[in-house]
Amino acid sequence: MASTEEDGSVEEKENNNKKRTKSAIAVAWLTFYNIAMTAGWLVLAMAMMRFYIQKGTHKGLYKSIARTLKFFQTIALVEVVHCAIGIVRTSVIVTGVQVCSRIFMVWFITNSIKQIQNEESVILFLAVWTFTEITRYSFYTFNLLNHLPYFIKWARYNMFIIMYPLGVAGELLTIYTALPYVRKTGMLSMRLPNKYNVSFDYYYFLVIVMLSYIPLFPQLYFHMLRQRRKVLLGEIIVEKDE
Ligand SMILES: CCCCCCCCCCCCC/C=C/C(=O)SCCNC(=O)CCNC(=O)[C@H](O)C(C)(C)COP(=O)(O)OP(=O)(O)OC[C@H]1O[C@@H](n2cnc3c(N)ncnc32)[C@H](O)[C@@H]1OP(=O)(O)O
Repeated sequence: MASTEEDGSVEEKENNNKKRTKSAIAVAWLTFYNIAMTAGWLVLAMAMMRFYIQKGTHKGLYKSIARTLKFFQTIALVEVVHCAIGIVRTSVIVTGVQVCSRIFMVWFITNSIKQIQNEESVILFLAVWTFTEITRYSFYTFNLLNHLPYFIKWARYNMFIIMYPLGVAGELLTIYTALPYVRKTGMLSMRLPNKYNVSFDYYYFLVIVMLSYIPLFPQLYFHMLRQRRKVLLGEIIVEKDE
């Protein structure tokens, strides 16, 4: 009997140790990931400022930072995996929409349509994303290390109130500016007849993407407002299953 109790407690201890090890691995990975992403976006911020100070214009800025931007924004797909495997308590859908819309902006708009890369709207969303990501990733890092300065927490849950609409305005203006080029070149479109018997018009696809901001953006914004109430004001919010 004694030996069974002992075995039981050994088993329990092992299970607890496994759980602890698993969460320690998750915490270690997230800490590494958030530090790397903070550093990546800081490098982008410095590269943008240096470019502007040296050249005195925003023309050519996108091209100069494109590779780093594509790298760090694409890596963010990992965040959808974090949610899916449950190591962060965030909705896969909310994170998926946020990350995919950014990747779409980078790869299928700004990177693919050279003529719009020098638009002010591109600089607008780049500046907003950069500020937001430095704040967000440093918030997660300090939070994981249990040393969160209040001003970072404050910035994470207040600055988005202005930054989110500004970023979205930059993105929508950029897509809008791209429309004439897309129509003129017929890029990424498939016209009939073709061997697959499929027709796809990228121009109308972009119009649909722009319209989809109307139902989707408020959901992201209200999600952040709920997070703000929870974290800054300590409100208990019962989330629906997503
Ligand atoms: C095919 C084409 C499709 C196109 C579709 C188009 C439609 C698009 C419509 C909308 C487009 C929006 C475009 C975006 C523009 C911009 O970004 S503009 C710049 C301003 N942006 C922001 O302010 C971004 C705000 N958004 C976010 O912060 C996130 O992306 C979020 C997913 C929307 C919300 O984050 P969330 O994780 O839910 O909230 P938090 O409070 O930060 O975290 C919740 C808990 O999760 C923990 N956590 C999350 N991530 C991490 C991590 N990396 N490391 C560690 N921990 C993490 C966090 O600590 C919280 O945990 P608890 O404290 O335990 O609750």
